[in-house]
Amino acid sequence: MLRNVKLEEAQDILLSLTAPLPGETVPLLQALGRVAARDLYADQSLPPCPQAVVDGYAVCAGVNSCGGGGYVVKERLSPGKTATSPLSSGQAAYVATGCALPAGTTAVVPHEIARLSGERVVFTEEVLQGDNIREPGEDFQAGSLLVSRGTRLSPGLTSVLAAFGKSNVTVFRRPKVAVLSLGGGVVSYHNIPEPGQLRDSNGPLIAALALEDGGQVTNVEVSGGESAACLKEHLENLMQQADLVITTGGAASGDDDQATYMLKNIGAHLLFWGIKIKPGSHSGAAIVNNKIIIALSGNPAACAAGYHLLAGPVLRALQELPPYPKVLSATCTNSFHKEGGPRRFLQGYAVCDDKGWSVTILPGQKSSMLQALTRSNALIDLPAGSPPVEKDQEVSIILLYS
Ligand SMILES: Nc1nc2c(c(=O)[nH]1)N[C@H]1C(S)=C(S)[C@@H](COP(=O)(O)OP(=O)(O)OC[C@H]3O[C@@H](n4cnc5c(N)ncnc54)[C@H](O)[C@@H]3O)O[C@H]1N2
Ligand code: MOO
Repeated sequence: MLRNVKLEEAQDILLSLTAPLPGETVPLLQALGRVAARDLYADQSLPPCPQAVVDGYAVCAGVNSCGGGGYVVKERLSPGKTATSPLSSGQAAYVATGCALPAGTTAVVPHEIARLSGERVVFTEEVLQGDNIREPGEDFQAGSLLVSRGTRLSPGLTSVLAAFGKSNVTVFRRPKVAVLSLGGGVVSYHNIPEPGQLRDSNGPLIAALALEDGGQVTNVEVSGGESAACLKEHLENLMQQADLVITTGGAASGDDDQATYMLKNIGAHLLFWGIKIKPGSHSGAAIVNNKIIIALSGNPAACAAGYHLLAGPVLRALQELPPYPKVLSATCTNSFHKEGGPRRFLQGYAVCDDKGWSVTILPGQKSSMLQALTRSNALIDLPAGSPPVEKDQEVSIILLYS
């Protein structure tokens, strides 16, 4: 087993063992937020034919003509109706916005500048060739790519797919994630802790992050003071239900860790243990029956950083999404006095304005604290041995949410 590896080494190992899950076909509205497992193409142009941009008169005129004595109104088309016959020179048809235009239409004139006199219509302004006509295919050409495989489906894409009648969509199966909080003193957040115990906040944190990453959470459980035999059974049960198991805590005491002990007990192959980062140094991973188990530190900020750096990329890769969030350069709006030590990830709040990206180092950076998680939307990546961070210094950030 590799010990105290570089972050990128740990990430490479995990991604080399991760392949996208199979696709499944779901109704369009259930595909929102899911990731397309196939390229989807336009099977026709949109609009499919010339259409009216305004409510008014489709006319057939000579070039730049205002029709002289006006046009004969042949028919009135209500929405959804098509013309009974083409227009010839000097003829008009009343159309609603979006109506398929009669063949022969050279322009559509808004009703606001039309004057009806008996069966004829005249216009108070000049009518130009091509006015107020939606061209076929001006939105999408037949055969064009609507959605490429690996794209997360947004509300906008939902509407595009609906416009092309894609009522069922093939998407990657949502990765099933089981979360297990280790450690004797940790009780479920539903319970009132006894003196010396604490509520499990890491489990719900991991579950919430996994949901945001497109996962479905099968279990959020605590191991409590389970015996080794019970813990083995407990983990094996979770492994059966999930594609990925994430544990937190019980990872910091070398070979006596509850986490490593438990993993060896189920016959898992330990991939690496310990990463040269802070917080999150006590993170590891194992594999059994082709399923990965990621063990994160117990301290809350360490657990969060570990999730973003290790588990999030795996969950995204299982859905063929780009695994890593954006890395940007940002100006730090405040200072941080600690220096030296391993590569450090600080919880930050990043914003973009007309001067570019800036980031504020949030208060409460101890890895035991939850406080910074209330606002954090970025991890500030400080290389090993960094001097104190000065206000206005450029730093590298991993943008978690924008
Ligand atoms: N002798 C050493 N002690 C510690 C070291 C070390 O290197 N040598 N590292 C410290 C650091 S850094 C971390 S991080 C923690 C990690 O320890 P574990 O992953 O084994 O976590 P636990 O000991 O189980 O818990 C530590 C601490 O974290 C909080 N915690 C744990 N689980 C949860 C949970 N589910 N929800 C909320 N909070 C949780 C809790 O405050 C625990 O006290 O080890 C340090 N010690
Ligand atoms: O290593 Mo701990 O995981 O730094 O907070």
